[in-house]
Amino acid sequence: MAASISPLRSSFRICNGLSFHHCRAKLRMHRKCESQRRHLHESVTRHAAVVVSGTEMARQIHREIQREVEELVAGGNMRPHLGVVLVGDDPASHTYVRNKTRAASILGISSDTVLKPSSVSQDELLELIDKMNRDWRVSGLLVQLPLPGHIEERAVCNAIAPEKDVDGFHIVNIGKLCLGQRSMVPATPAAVWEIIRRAGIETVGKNVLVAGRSKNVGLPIAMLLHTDRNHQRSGGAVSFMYPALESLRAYVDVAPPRFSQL
Ligand SMILES: Nc1nc2c(c(=O)[nH]1)N[C@@H](CN(C=O)c1ccc(C(=O)N[C@@H](CCC(=O)O)C(=O)O)cc1)CN2
Repeated sequence: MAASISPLRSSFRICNGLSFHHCRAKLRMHRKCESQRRHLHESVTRHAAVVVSGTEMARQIHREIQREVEELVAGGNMRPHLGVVLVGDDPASHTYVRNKTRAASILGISSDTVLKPSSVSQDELLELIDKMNRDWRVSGLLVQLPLPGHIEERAVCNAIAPEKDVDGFHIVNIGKLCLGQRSMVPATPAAVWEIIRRAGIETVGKNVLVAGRSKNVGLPIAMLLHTDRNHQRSGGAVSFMYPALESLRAYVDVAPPRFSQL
């Protein structure tokens, strides 16, 4: 089906389901920007693949954060402290929390984990969060997900003080992220953004294909790329989210050549 339509047209058709007139307007704008961009960047962007050493980048980031933390403390500030709430005995959740508190410790950030049984009531959990919100010793706070079925995850995420919400799951932080304002950004999207930034990959004016659309990963990544943290995208570039891994081939096949995959 896609083979009979020009790639550019079909990509617009798939991405947004807009009216034909709207599509044509976007298409015209896109073509104009395409020719400008081609003129300026063709040799750089066309098939540029950037190989990144994750290990080296992680080491560098560790060093920077360790230094920042020590400077903060040397300046008379309290050592940052991470409060973690872990409900139930899901082994994966315990592993994730262990890794997070270990990482905190390496960075010079102290932490403590409050364990609660899976029978904990929502009210008790909200009370605990409220107490930790008001505890001046706790600078950042997270509740490991998933939670047992009888607890409403959104209520818990929204109970965390937005300024302590290191996961960036509070509705205020999500809203700010969508508006391109400074906010707490969920960890995996923040990491992806940091890799792109540190690798010097220019995303302004580019079309980007985001593989996945989960609310804690794909969606925030698309939002970060949409605003580029500074400005709204221009030049008709679109961030895609696609629903299933099997469709990736179809999207890449119909996508214009300057699509990047994440
Ligand atoms: N409070 C939170 N709870 C949960 C979060 C979170 O960010 N905050 N995320 C997940 C669990 N999790 C961290 O806690 C987490 C899970 C998976 C990954 C990840 O990068 N997965 C990779 C695969 C990694 C692998 O090779 O195993 C991927 O999906 O591509 C990061 C973080 C739910 N709970």
